[in-house]
Amino acid sequence: MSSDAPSDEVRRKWLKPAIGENFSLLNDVLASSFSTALELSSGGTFNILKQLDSYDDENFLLEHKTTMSAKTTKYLVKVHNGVESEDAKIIDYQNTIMTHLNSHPSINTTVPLISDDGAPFTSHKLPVASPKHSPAPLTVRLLTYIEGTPMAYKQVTPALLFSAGEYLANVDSSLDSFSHPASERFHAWDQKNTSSLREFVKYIQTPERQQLVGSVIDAFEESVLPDASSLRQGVLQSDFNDANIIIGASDKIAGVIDFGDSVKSWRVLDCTVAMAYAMLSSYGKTGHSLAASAAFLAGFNSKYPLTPNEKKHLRTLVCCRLACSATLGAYSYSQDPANKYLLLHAEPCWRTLEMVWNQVDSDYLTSFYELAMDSKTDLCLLSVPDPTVPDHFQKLRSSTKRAFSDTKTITFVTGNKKKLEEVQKIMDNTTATITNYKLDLPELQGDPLYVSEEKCKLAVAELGTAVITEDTSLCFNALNGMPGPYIKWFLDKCGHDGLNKMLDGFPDRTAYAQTVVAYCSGPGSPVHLFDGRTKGKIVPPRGPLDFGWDPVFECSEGGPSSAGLTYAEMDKSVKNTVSHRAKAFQQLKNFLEKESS
Ligand SMILES: O=c1nc[nH]c2c1ncn2[C@H]1C[C@H](O)[C@@H](COP(=O)(O)OP(=O)(O)OP(=O)(O)O)O1
Ligand SMILES: [Mg+2]
Repeated sequence: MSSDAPSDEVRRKWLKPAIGENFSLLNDVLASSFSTALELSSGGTFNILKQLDSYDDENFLLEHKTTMSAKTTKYLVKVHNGVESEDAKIIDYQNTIMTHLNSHPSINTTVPLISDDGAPFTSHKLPVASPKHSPAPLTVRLLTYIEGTPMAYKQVTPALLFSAGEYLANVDSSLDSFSHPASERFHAWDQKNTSSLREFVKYIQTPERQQLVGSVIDAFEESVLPDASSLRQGVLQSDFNDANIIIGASDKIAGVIDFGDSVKSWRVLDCTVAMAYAMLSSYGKTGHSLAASAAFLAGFNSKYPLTPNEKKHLRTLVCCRLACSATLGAYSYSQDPANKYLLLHAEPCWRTLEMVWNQVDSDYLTSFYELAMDSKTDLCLLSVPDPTVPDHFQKLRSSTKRAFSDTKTITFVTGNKKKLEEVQKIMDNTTATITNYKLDLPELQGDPLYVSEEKCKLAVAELGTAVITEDTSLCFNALNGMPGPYIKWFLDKCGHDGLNKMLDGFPDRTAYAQTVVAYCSGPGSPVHLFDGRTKGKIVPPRGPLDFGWDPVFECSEGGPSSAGLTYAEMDKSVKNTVSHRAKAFQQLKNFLEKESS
């Protein structure tokens, strides 16, 4: 290529299909080229439902009906970018790879339907992004559609990432027996070509980020390239991200789509690309980048064991993908500032790269990944927050590093700072390591035990790790336990005076405070509940006003340092021995001690 000829990456912007909402144009294409597949002469009908996301192509969802069956079948219409459309070998490559994989019993992928010309695609002159180049000959394929939801729209858990890792390992094992001449091509997204990113660094908006990408490329050249000959080769899927993994019923992986980036390269790159994307999944993005990538790696390595040299470069190669994605994203955006889809991954990707490359100790990450590749490691042990997430329980630990020793890490999930302060004190000297995750869980309705149990299940689904939640109620005896779990809203709307007035007219002003702690050791495990209660009565506010209803709850338990005083008037350390919360957490402590002995 001469130096002023535009690169494929540039031409891909010009030749991006621009059919958009013009469904009638697409209807004509399908009617003229896929009439047999769509059984149009025997009464079959089809309807384009909507456009689906795509980076450089255009995708449409199609619904098809035959006269024979009332059932509708969905298909995907893919209009390829003009650059790939020029190269019949590439399209043939993608078709053969999908057909090869689909014959594997545990892999499911989209397969092309045959056009009226007898080929698994057709070609038409269609509009593209650059008016100067429009219309251009574009390849159109009709593909089977995998029922399910892309992982991008699901709550991602470490368990799901682990099975995604196993799935890609199966794909890669199957691809070890696949070859095609078109797989040997240059592709800017192939991390073997990380050095070629240098020409795009100038499109990155800040000098700090330009420098960051520069240093990742340097490290790649200094440490990975010299080992290149020892890295196993194979055909890769190359883009195992959460938009390309389809989740079906009961959260099982239903299939993989999109072989547009597939190339022959270093086998380990299929895993590191997917690890980088795991970091950007809904689980990874919420303070669990390392945990997400480790869960994926654990699944992959369990079915496709990596060699020592492949293992050695995991951190650098993961960062090469993040750098590639962020840099080419910056370039694409500079070419097409109106396209918000291009920005979708950009900012989280930058922040993740900044953290992993600049803030996480590389020895720490190496040993974390080693742990992930040890088959004896429990997934829960890997599900720890990133070392950069504020860790309120740090001082309780012997080491400042995020511990992944044999103590169990449990995450206490709450949105309430005051609760957290108390729990930190109460749970001091516990066998388990407890971290905090700040998350406002929905305020559910029902009795306190039910509310607490459901809250815990939501937190486990969100974090995929061992969690503790608690829900606190203030129950008036005269009102048969109300406001109970609804105290948060009553306090919010009526204040301390309102709570007092609610009992005017009742002879009984006694109440009890109740905390129900819920503990679950991970997805699929049972929730254990611990109910702590303390008796008292509702009084006009006395003492500091800094925590909830503390000033209006006069405790009637314990000795003179507690009985007769409101929670607010008591010394914190006293409250933490007599309170509803102290009692519930003491039961949890006993439970955890028994469990670990
Ligand atoms: O020892 C306490 N002393 C006084 N007030 C208290 C106490 N413990 C909870 N509270 C207040 C906070 C909230 O207004 C309501 C419980 O609602 P609750 O849903 O359990 O707490 P929250 O929404 O603040 O935090 P979380 O994110 O853990 O659900 O009672
Ligand atoms: Mg709450």
